[in-house]
Amino acid sequence: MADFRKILVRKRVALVAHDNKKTEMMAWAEQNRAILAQHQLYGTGTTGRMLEEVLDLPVIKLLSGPLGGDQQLGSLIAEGKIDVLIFLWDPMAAQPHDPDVKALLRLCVVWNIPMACNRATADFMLSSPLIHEDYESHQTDYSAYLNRKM
Ligand SMILES: O=C(CO)COP(=O)(O)O
Repeated sequence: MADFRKILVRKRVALVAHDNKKTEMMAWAEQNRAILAQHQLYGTGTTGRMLEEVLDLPVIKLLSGPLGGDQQLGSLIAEGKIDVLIFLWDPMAAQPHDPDVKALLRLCVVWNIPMACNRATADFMLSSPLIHEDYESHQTDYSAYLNRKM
């Protein structure tokens, strides 16, 4: 029998889309508004502003990606302050801030943060029960790395 006493966890969900992917991101976000409304949303500058308009929900907006927004997000991830990243990055266009994009993707792997880079993965993520559960992804043990002998 389902346990209705289970507490729904409000996740910190970061949403980012490159320019050619913004239409897709807005359409996806609108479709998933009911679930997104249950979480705390973050976004890089332009993506965040557009999401606020489309969803009529509050979004914590960082700087625009090329101006440091990806790095701000990476910093929040390293500090354990983001639970999920949905990043529709553009595989067909070079970005002026490509090193920042790579750094953000890398930090998600370093800190075991669920990261969706296309709509299908984003759908799988939002439909997972884990989106509402206490899932400690930011628990990677780096003691061996930190204690290594130089
Ligand atoms: O460039 C981005 C991510 O790399 C996104 O930035 P904006 O949301 O400001 O367009």
